[in-house]
Amino acid sequence: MHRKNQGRIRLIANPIAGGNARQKIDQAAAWLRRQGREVEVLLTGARGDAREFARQAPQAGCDLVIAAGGDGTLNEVINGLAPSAIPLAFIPLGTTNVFALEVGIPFDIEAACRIALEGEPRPVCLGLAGDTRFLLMAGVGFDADAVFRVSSKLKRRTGKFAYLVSAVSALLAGPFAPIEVETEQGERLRGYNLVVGNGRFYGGRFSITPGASLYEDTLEACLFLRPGRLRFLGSALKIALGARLPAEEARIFKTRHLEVAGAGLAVQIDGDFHGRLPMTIRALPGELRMVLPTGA
Ligand SMILES: Nc1ncnc2c1ncn2[C@@H]1O[C@H](COP(=O)(O)OP(=O)(O)OP(=O)(O)O)[C@@H](O)[C@H]1O
Repeated sequence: MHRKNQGRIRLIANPIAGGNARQKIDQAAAWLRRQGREVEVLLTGARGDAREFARQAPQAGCDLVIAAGGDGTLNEVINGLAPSAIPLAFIPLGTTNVFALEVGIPFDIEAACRIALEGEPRPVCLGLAGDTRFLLMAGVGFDADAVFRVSSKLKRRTGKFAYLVSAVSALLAGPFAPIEVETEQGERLRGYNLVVGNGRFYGGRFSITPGASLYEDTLEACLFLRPGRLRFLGSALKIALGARLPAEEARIFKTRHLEVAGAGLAVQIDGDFHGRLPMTIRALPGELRMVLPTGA
């Protein structure tokens, strides 16, 4: 469906995504205006702004919200907007851009803008960790600790290298504490790192939850079962090489609801530190319509 020449677009954009995104945001706004659309550009100045701009979208009378930035900005926008019937599109300007890889949104600005205007709004499932929604994944244990340790200064200067530094620092920090998981069927599991995916991809094109789908009403959990840093490194290496983890290393299962506990362990959602255990994680189907490439 071509939705050219319709109502106002609210473009919520992070000017420091991926280091410096100002020029790309101007390019996107100019292209959208050339298509005859009225575009209101709202630049974020700090954490929380994108969420607030999205929360105000229904009163602002726009018929499309476009988030432009990294996965962190997109997460804020879904939290401000959902539940809503206003379609949400995305222009990837971030450091890792997992969501764009997941659904095939191109990194070329005009191509991404074209999809925002011409793509098909589809209902997607979101995840909820505590009181906050996520689009891609929630992580508990090592990966959340690694995210917690990311230096935003280093990330701005070096991009993904900052994640490598923080991952090594989290690995060297000491033994992993146990994570207790209770499934919706009441089964109790114990593991040492947990990723709950709403999509297939993680940290790029790595796949820890290969069966997860934005369009299903379930999430997919991957609980790493073996204690010890070296064993964890072995499992991580298998994932990096694209192999499936054997059953003795990880329990992978679809779920709508998990209770997760464990000695104040860190939780990350969509790549940003979110809080600490205990936390309930669950699926929220059909809360948002996202404009995605045809066939995504
Ligand atoms: N003007 C700003 N100055 C400083 N921080 C900002 C500003 N605008 C937004 N932020 C914060 O930066 C965070 C991360 O930004 P964003 O996700 O857009 O890009 P990124 O970190 O480069 O990419 P990725 O999330 O893919 O790693 C946002 O969640 C928000 O808290």
